[in-house]
Formats: sequence, structure tokens, C-alpha cells
Amino acid sequence: MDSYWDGPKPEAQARTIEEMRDVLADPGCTSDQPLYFMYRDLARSDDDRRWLHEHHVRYDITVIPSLTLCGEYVKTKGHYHTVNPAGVLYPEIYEVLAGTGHYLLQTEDAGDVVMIVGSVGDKILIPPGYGHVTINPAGVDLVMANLVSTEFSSNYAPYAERRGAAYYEMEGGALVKNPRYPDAPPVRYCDPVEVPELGIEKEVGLYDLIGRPRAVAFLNHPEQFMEIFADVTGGCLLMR
Ligand SMILES: O=P(O)(O)OC[C@H]1O[C@](O)(CO)[C@@H](O)[C@@H]1O
Repeated sequence: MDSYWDGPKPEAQARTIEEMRDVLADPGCTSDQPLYFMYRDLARSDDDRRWLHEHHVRYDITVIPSLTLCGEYVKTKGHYHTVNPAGVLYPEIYEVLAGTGHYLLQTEDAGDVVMIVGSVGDKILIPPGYGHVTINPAGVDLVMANLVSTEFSSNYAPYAERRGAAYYEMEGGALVKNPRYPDAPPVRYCDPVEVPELGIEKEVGLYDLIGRPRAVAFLNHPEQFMEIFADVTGGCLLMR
């Protein structure tokens, strides 16, 4: 974490296996170490923090060590977002800072399941309407940053109720269908995004978007950006 963050560092929130049990391929699995660490609401300076709060945006860094749990790659718990005042579900954007991330997205009815593979510098858009799980499939730590609206709380229940996402990624890369989603379609693959007109580019860190209101406006007002995002994903990610 210290190689990726030189600002004030709050205590990490660690996800334990007990919190994750109901989303694992093998719920009986045990681990004596936390599965991942979330450093939320980071800011390098008081000015940056003020700007982030004024724009209702949060910057987090998450560290997911390389780990397998009874044959399943370590992953985040998985959650959906809620709707904004315009009735559109809040989106989110991630950046890979180290390692490789497999971002497994699915609509709430699991009628669409999408994998986005992210390497260092890649930006991964979680568009309105998709829940998401991040998997570390590599032999090294996955370190990722995200920008997200502060105006909602994550909804974990749909993932917990169906014991995780529509697919589990197992050691070696096999995607095994979760039997609680008998009708889930095969996984589609989409690419990470760049949105040059908003300044979201591979070479630009997400933290550098602080101070650029237009670059982060989509996080709270996605309804104004649906066409742009449909466009930059080549229509691969569906905007709902
Ligand atoms: O909330 P989960 O599913 O444990 O996933 C953790 C990730 O989600 C976030 O809360 C942002 O959506 C990050 O802090 C963290 O990367």
C-alpha cells in the first residue's frame, strides 16, 4: 500500500472470511488471514478532501492479496448500487494500480454477465445497473483505486442470497457456474475504458481527476452521460 499511497493512511477495513462465507464457492472454507483490505475516503490534503466532499465523491484503495480459498481465487464480496434522485443506478470507476483484476459484472437479474480484465493503468467502468465482484487471479497483490459517489450505500443482499455471483473463478481460470443462477448466460468479455472527453485515460490516475468537476460528474449524475459511456464501451457494456 505504501508504494501506491503517500498521503495520510486511515486504518484499513479488513474483510474476514466470516463476512464472505455466504458468497464463496465453498462456504465451509477457512482462512486465518483477512481476505482483503479497504482504505476508504482517502485524500492527500485537506483541500483535496474538501473538494471530494463538496462533489460527493470518495476515493478508496483496496488491496487484495494473492490467495485461493479451497480452489477459488480470492475476490470481493460483491454488491449492487442504488438509484440516484433521477432514478438511475449509481456507476463507479476503478483503476488497477498493481497486479491484474478480473472484474465480474452482472445485472441484478443476471441476464447479462460480463468480465473485464484490467492491468496496471486500466480504468474499469461499472455502469449503471451492474453489480460487481473483483477477483485477484494472479500470484501477486491486486491493488486498485476507485472513485464512487458518497450518496449511497452498497447493497450486498442479492449476492449473499444467491451465494455469490453467477460464476466462481477457480484456480487455473475456470469459470464455474453458480447453480443458483440456472439461467445465467455465458460470460461476455468487454474492455477497460478511456473517456478522453472527460479526461479519463490510461495514463491519467483516477486521483488526478480531483479538481476536475466534469470528469467526476457522471458518478452522481449518470443520466447525463449514458450516451458517452455506451459509446466508449463500443456498446459492449449496456447502460440501464
Ligand atoms: O464492498 P465490497 O463488495 O466488499 O467491495 C469492496 C470494494 O467496494 C468499494 O466499497 C467501492 O465500491 C471499495 O471500497 C472496495 O474496493
